[in-house]
Amino acid sequence: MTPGFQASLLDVADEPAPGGLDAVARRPLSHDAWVDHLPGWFEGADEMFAHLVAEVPWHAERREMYDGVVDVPRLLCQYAAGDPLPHPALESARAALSAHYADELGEPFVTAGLCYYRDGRDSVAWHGDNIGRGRHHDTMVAIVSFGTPRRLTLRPLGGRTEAAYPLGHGDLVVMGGSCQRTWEHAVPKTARPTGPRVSVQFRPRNVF
Ligand SMILES: O=C(O)CCC(=O)C(=O)O
Ligand SMILES: [Fe+2]
Repeated sequence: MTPGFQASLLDVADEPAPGGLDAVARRPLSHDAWVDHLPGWFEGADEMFAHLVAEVPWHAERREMYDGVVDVPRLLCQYAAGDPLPHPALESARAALSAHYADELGEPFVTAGLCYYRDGRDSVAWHGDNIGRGRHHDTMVAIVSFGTPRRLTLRPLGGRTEAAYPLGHGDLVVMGGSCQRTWEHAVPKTARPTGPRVSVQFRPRNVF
């Protein structure tokens, strides 16, 4: 078992697999943005979490900020369109999401961005995934979470936090409509003792 994360005893025997999407619940936000939420979408989340922590070639990144070059506070691994994903159940998940949202999205999810939040000091600051298509057009970003729950917070551009989702083990959240250009999202740092979390983000072509 991965240190720092207490696997759920009921779940250890299950093969990782996404469940159905019928129970997804949509919350409309202002500016024609919305968030879909489905807690516990994945079965076998313990095994998937352990697999991703161990098998993904995680790397640290450094980025230029206003005040110099700083460490990105999480580990990363990006899978481009056509790259084999690190677990077959993630391929099934992406196909299931592409089928479920086909009419509304008009194109499939093709890339997968993986983030590894080692503890509560790892985070992602307020931003929209608005490089590329998300800057001017509606799009979707689907996130599946494994490991220790972390809060995904959302605010209208530059405003106050108006929505928060506890991204738990195996949970699905999909941000859609204008969400990437009219709202921002973040996974804030927390001072509480916090175990590791892996986030898998599926995006259509040309959304970053
Ligand atoms: O950790 C998450 O689920 C969100 C990550 C995120 O917003 C991003 O990588 O663009
Ligand atoms: Fe994001």
